[in-house]
Amino acid sequence: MSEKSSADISDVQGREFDYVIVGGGTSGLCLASRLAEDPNITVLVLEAGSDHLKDDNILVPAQFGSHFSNPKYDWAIKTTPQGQEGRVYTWTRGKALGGSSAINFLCWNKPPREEIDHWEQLGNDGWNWERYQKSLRKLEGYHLPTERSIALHKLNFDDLDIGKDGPIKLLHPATITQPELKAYETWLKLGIPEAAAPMSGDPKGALFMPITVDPTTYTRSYATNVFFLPHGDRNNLTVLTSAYVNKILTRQRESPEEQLTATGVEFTHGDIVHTVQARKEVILCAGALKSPQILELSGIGRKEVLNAAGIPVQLELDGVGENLQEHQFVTTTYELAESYEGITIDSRRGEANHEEHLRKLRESREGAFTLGITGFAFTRLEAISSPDRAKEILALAKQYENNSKYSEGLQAQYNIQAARLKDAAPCEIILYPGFFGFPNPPQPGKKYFTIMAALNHNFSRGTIHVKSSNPADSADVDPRYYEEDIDLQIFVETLKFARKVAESAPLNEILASPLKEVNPGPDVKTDEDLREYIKKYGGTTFHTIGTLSMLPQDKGGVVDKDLKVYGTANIRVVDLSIAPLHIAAHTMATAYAIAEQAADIIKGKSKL
Ligand SMILES: Cc1cc2nc3c(=O)[nH]c(=O)nc-3n(C[C@H](O)[C@H](O)[C@H](O)COP(=O)(O)OP(=O)(O)OC[C@H]3O[C@@H](n4cnc5c(N)ncnc54)[C@H](O)[C@@H]3O)c2cc1C
Repeated sequence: MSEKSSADISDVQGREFDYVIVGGGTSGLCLASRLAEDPNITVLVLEAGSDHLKDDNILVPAQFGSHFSNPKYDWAIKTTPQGQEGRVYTWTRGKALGGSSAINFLCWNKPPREEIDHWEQLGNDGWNWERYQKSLRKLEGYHLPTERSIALHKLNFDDLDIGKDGPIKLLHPATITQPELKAYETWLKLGIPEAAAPMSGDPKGALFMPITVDPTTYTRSYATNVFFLPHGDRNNLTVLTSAYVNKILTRQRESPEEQLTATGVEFTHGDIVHTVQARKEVILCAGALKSPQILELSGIGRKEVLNAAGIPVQLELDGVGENLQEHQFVTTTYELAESYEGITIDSRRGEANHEEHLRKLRESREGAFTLGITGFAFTRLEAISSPDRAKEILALAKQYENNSKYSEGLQAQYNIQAARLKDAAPCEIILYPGFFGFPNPPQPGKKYFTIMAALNHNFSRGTIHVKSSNPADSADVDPRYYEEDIDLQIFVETLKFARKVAESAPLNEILASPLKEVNPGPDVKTDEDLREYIKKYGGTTFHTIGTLSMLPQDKGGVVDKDLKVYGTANIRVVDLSIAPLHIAAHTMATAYAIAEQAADIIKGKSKL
C-alpha cells in the first residue's frame, strides 16, 4: 500500500471540506484518521509545522531535549514573568506534523481510574474510565520484551494488562541501566509499592513504563506514522503542512440567540493568506496553548479580553483561556561511582559517539539510543513525607473545600482535589539515566544519574489570552505558578524524597561515595532553600490542560460533553484543552483517548 504524503496548497485553497481540523498533532491526526474511515466524507488537516517525514531527529528515540528552542520543531512559548522573581519560563511544545508526539519523551502513561471518573463527576456524562480505557485498548500495540532484554533486566512484563493489537507500537526500552534497576529496588525498600495495574487504572506506586517505539524498526511510533502515513489509499484525507490558521470564519448572526456557525478558516501559507470552507464543522486540535488563542482571534471569548485586543466580539464565552493547569518537574543529579561501566544517555554525546551509538542501535538494538525514561513512582504525600509535614499539608488542603472565596466551577474542582489529596498520587519521581539538571554542569569523563521530582495536582490556576488581533503575536501565557502555596509545599516534600532515594541502598551503592550531588548541590539544605531552588530551576512537564474546559457553561465551561463550543452550531475542540481537571499521568495517551472518543461522538457512535 502506498504511503500518504502531504498536500499542496492548490489541493486546498478555495475548496470545501466536510471537516476542517486545525492542528495536525497528537489528537488532530488521530481524529482525522478516524473520521476519514468513512469514504463519503472529506477531511482537511491544517498543520502549522513542517511534515518532517523520515526525519531522524524525530524517529530516533532517546534524543531527549534535542528539539528544545529549535524553531523547526518547537513553539518555545514564553510565559509571562512569574512570581516576585519575574522568571520567564520557556514552554516547549511540538511544532511539526504529529505535534508534541513528534518530539516528546515517548512514555506511555495512563491515569488512575478515579481521576478520569472525576471528569464525569464534574458534569460530563460519558467521560469515564470505562470509556477511556476502551478507546486506548483499540490503540495500544504492546510488544513483549525480547529474551535478551528479559535476561538482562530480570524483569518480566508478561502480565501487563495492556492492548496488544493496536496501531501505536509500545515496548519497554531494550536497555534499562543498573542505576534504574537499583532505584526501583530502593523505592520498594522505602515503602513505595509496585503499581498494582499500571496500564489499567491503578498506576500508583513504582513501575517501568512502556515507550512509544516500533519494535521492528526501533523508531518513534507517533501520530504521523500511525495515523497519517499508512493511509495512502484515502483520497478523502488531505493534510497541508506549514499552514498557520489565523482564525475561524463565522457567519454574522441575526440575533444573540442564534448559534454561531463556522463557515471555514483563514490560514497563512508561505506568507499568503488563504481561506478554505467547512461544510460540516471546524474542529480545533491546536493544543491547550494554541486552541484558545484561535478561538479568541475568531471573536469567541471574554468580552474584556477581546475588547482590549481590538477583536470584534462574535460570541461571549467567559471560560475561554481560563482554568489553565500545568505539571512541573525539578531535577536532582548525582555522579555515578567510577566502578559503573554501563552506558548512560550521555554516552552518545559528541559526533563520533552519536554515530557509534546509532550504528549499535541499527545493528543490534543496543547502545544509548535504546535507553528510555521508563522508571516512575507515583506516590501519596503521606508515603514520602514526614508524618507532621503531611498532616500540616493535608490540613491546608481542607481550606479548599466549600470555601465561599471560589467560584462555583472552581469549587467543584477543589472539592475533588482536596478530598483526593490523601489517597491520590500528586507526587511523582522519574528516573533519567544520564545528566539532566541545573545550574551546575556535568564534568568531562564522569557519568551521572538524575532523579526528577514532579508535581501533578496543582491547586494554582492560570490563564492564556490574546494581547492583540494579530495572529502572529504570542498570547499572554500565565500559569500563576505557586500562587497557591500548597503546590510549592507538596513539591518540596517530593524533592526531599528524591534526595532520600539517592541516599538510600541499594541505589547509593552505585552512586559515587561519598555521595556527590551536582544539583541542587550540598549548599541547598533547608526547606526554604528548596523552595528557592524549585522556583529558579523547576520547569514545565509540557502537560498543559483545561484552557477550553469541558464543563457546564455556568461552571466556566467552554465545550459541552460532545466537545461542542457553547453557543456555536459547528465548532468543536478535540485536544487537551478540554480536560477539566488534571491527572496524575503524562498526557500523550490522554490526548489520543480524547480524539478517539471525539471521533465516536462525531460519528454518532458514542454509546459504550
Ligand atoms: C518535550 C515534550 C515531552 C513530552 N513527553 C511526554 C511523554 O514522555 N509522555 C507523555 O505522555 N506525554 C509527554 N508530553 C506531552 C504530550 O506529548 C502532549 O501533552 C500531547 O502530545 C498533546 O497533544 P495535543 O493534541 O493536545 O497537542 P499537540 O500534539 O501539541 O498538537 C497541536 C498541533 O497543533 C499545531 N498548531 C498549533 N497552532 C496552530 C495553528 N494556529 N495552525 C495550525 N496548526 C497549529 C501544532 O503545531 C501541533 O502540531 C511531552 C510533551 C513535550 C512537548
